[in-house]
Amino acid sequence: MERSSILERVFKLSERQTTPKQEILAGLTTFMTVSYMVIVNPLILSDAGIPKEAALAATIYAIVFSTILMALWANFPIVTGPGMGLNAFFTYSVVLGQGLSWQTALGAVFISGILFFLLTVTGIRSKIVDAIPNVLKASIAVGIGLFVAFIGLKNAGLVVANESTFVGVGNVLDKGPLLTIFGLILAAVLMAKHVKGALIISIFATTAVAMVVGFQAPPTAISDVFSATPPTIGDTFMQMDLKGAIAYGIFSVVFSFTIVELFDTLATLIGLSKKANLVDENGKIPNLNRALAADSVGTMASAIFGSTALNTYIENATGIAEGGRTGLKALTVAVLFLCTLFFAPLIDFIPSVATAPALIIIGSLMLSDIKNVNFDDFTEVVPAFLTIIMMPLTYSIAEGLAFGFISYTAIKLFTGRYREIHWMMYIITIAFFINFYMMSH
Ligand SMILES: Nc1nc2[nH]cnc2c(=O)[nH]1
Repeated sequence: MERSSILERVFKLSERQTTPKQEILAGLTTFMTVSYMVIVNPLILSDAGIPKEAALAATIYAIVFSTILMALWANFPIVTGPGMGLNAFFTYSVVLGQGLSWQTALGAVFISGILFFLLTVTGIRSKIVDAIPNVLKASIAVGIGLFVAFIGLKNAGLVVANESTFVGVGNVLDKGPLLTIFGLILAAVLMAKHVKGALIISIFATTAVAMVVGFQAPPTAISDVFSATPPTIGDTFMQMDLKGAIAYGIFSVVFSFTIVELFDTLATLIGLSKKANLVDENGKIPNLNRALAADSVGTMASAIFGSTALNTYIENATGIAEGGRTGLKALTVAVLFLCTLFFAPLIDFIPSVATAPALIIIGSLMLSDIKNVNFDDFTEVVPAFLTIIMMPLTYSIAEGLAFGFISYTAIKLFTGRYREIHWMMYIITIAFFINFYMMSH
């Protein structure tokens, strides 16, 4: 069979009014916008004690596995990757905050992947989506965005601890913060000008300047940049501790991973599918369940390899804007990610002040859902606000969700608007209370 007709059959190119060239170009654009994840994710996971090389390999294998499923099984022009926010939650809240081992945290990621998968294939997902009020759905992404940006600002040394006020501004004129400010302005300008690969360009440019000003040692040999033997996942493969995850009773951790995967992925997939004209005449998105299943199976694989939960990346919008309509675009990105395995040594030369601008910019991209909050209704404004503000201030997605859910149920109940509360919300609210109780004893 001719090559073009195989592509045609697998990806339905003409039905979606696209060509192999258009798909591959869109794949290149998307890769440029999302490739920062192979640098940022292992750096965040290594703060949790996961060996950096293995974290890098696990990150790449997980992205490639789930993106290939998305490409060949769901035929979606979409790339999944470790959610910035969930990886921070993994490291700074679950491992460093609650003191769990990274193995136990990986166990929690795996369980969340199974739950997400079961919720999707049993159809319970759509019931949960109905039960959770729109105002909380809208607030989750915004809160995660602020959380991610806060981590970027902290990594940069722009926000520092302060004994009397908790937080304060760092020494802005020190090299580290100045480098981040440089990277941030560069990334923002490039994004405003729609330059492809704005974030990865900013990471490399900031790293280069950091080397010139003596903040970061430069590579001295080719082997510092390129290696013909890619890193392995030997140190992390199957290291997850499922028993520990269940025994510790980390309900809120598993719950937070699952809820975020569910709502972030769902909202992003729906938004991107609309942009890519994948919504049919009945308003349905064909293969949506396959795409969600690809994401959840990818999360399970990610935990097995040694990395954190996957989300559908909002940055896919760039490749879709370039005309990407099918899984061929996603497949192109997966192949490019495999190539990055050979540049693994480079990661040791990228300082966190160079990746901080990407985190701050992602935070700003995730703000847009705030427009879905009804600011005229105080019973909605307060839960939205608490969800959003508590995520960065408690350094935890889970606590933000807890405050949002509990306040929503309480305020609606005590204003007599209990008809607006779905019965499932009572159960979730009580579960969060039980979790608070268990954490304080
Ligand atoms: N939707 C979404 N996009 C991202 N881009 C980087 N991280 C994320 C994430 O967690 N969710």
